[in-house]
Amino acid sequence: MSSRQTLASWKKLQLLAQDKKSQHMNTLFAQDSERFNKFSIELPNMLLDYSKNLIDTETLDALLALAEETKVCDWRAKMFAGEKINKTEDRAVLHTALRRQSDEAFIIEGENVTEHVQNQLAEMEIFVNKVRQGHWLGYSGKRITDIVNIGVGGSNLGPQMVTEALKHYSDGSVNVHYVSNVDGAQIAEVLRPLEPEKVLFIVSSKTFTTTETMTNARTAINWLTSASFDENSVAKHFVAVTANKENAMSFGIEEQNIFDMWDWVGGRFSLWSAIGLAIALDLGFDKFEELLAGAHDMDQHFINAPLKENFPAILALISVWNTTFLGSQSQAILPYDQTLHMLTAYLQQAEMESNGKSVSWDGDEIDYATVPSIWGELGINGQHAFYQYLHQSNNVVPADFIGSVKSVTPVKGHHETLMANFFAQTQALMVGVNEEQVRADLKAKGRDADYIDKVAPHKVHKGNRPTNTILLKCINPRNLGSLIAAYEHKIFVQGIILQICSFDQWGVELGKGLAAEIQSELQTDNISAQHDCSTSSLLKFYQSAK
Ligand SMILES: O=P(O)(O)OC[C@H]1O[C@](O)(CO)[C@@H](O)[C@@H]1O
Repeated sequence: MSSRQTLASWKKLQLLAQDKKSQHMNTLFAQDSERFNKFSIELPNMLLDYSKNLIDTETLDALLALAEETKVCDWRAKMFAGEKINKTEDRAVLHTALRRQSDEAFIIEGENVTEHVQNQLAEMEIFVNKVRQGHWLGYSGKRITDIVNIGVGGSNLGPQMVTEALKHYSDGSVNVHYVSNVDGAQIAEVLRPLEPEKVLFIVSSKTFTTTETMTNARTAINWLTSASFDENSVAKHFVAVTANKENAMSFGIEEQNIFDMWDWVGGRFSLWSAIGLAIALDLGFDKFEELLAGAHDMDQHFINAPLKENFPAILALISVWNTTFLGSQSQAILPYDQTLHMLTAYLQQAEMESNGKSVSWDGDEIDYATVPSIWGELGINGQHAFYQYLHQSNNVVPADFIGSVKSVTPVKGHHETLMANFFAQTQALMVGVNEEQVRADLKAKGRDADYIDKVAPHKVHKGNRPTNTILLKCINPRNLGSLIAAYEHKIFVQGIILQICSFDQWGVELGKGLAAEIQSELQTDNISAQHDCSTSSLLKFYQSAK
């Protein structure tokens, strides 16, 4: 048994979960007209309603006690102070320092982090302005019109998600494209309409060793140099963002074109660093700064608000409750805002790469459920695809519904229709409809008894499906920054409660290593006899069918 399971609050939550499993939220709402007021948090730019969860005051108190007993606040202080809380990699976790709105020195191991960050922001601003204003010229003297960010995982998902979400705020000075997949189909399609003399590539890779990114970057260099017939053109068309300057330079990127990254910024938390260069190039530096300011607002809230009123902490506690104690195995992220169409993909990496683990930070097997698998889609599209499952399958999938009060691209009649669905779905998932009501409804519609007997059981919605509703005032750089930071801190709190090392990702290494071996076997047509028979037969089939 892990030390977590011996905590008084943990034991209490286990008992409460047994009790709650037999309750319906409809009863909880009927018993307490103050539920919304008790179980919601309003910040200046967004609201969280978590009342549609199978909780009551006693549950919330026990969850808060769990946060106390697991010392969430102490760990939070350690993270913000730059202690090496990423234990397996012996690193600090300081993405929050990237958005600190202060000139005060922040010394970590003799280095002034504030100075590093401010210098980098200043370099980014100069570079961004130069490109956007047409002063950075390509090999033939033409201005840059297109930016191609080459990167994968954290070096792609964050920047691309933000670029998509804030498209409305782009003035079109440059067009931004993203290449992440090593499938040549993606880079070929992206490059096809572009003119090499007007393209600037950003090779984004913290390690500068990621095979997929290196392969795409090599292809991009070849594409450029075969058009320009001049290897020196790389200096005018390639910049890199990396913590591995040496590799970037031996790859052919000029030293002055390399933006730093630091080991205290995890890949999936890095959009606030120069990894966000493509965002700044697209929106302009002032909007990038607003994004940082919004994240800082959330940092301040996370640090200062009591846990009971703490947006990210409550999100984490509800997730722990639904998963670890009530047994849900997945969670849906359902944005009702077209701009957030990449949010689910972004959160899949953020949450699952951080906390999808089964060994505690002491190296012991964890025998309780940790984080759910994250999936989802834009809400409206999901409604016409998988909501049947959310409403009526035997698996309960807690969901975060995320919408905005004001559309940034208002088209008459659209936003109201969208949001009517947003509100209706969380209501339907919670309230449901029982057989008696279904039968009465069918009868009122004049259906005969045979029809009612046949159809009624199929129309029952049990309801009682948990949801959080997050309502932003509108999608803008500042509010988006706050939303992303809220999820980052949620992930952190979840990791602390569940005793998980949230900031490493050892689970991605095995597959990477095997892929490198298999790639060399395929290249030399020498399939190893050491593989299991499924893998070796597949490889032989693949080779012979080529
Ligand atoms: O920025 P890099 O070093 O290319 O890594 C890209 C991504 O690959 C991963 O290491 C997973 O393989 C992620 O954690 C990271 O965001």
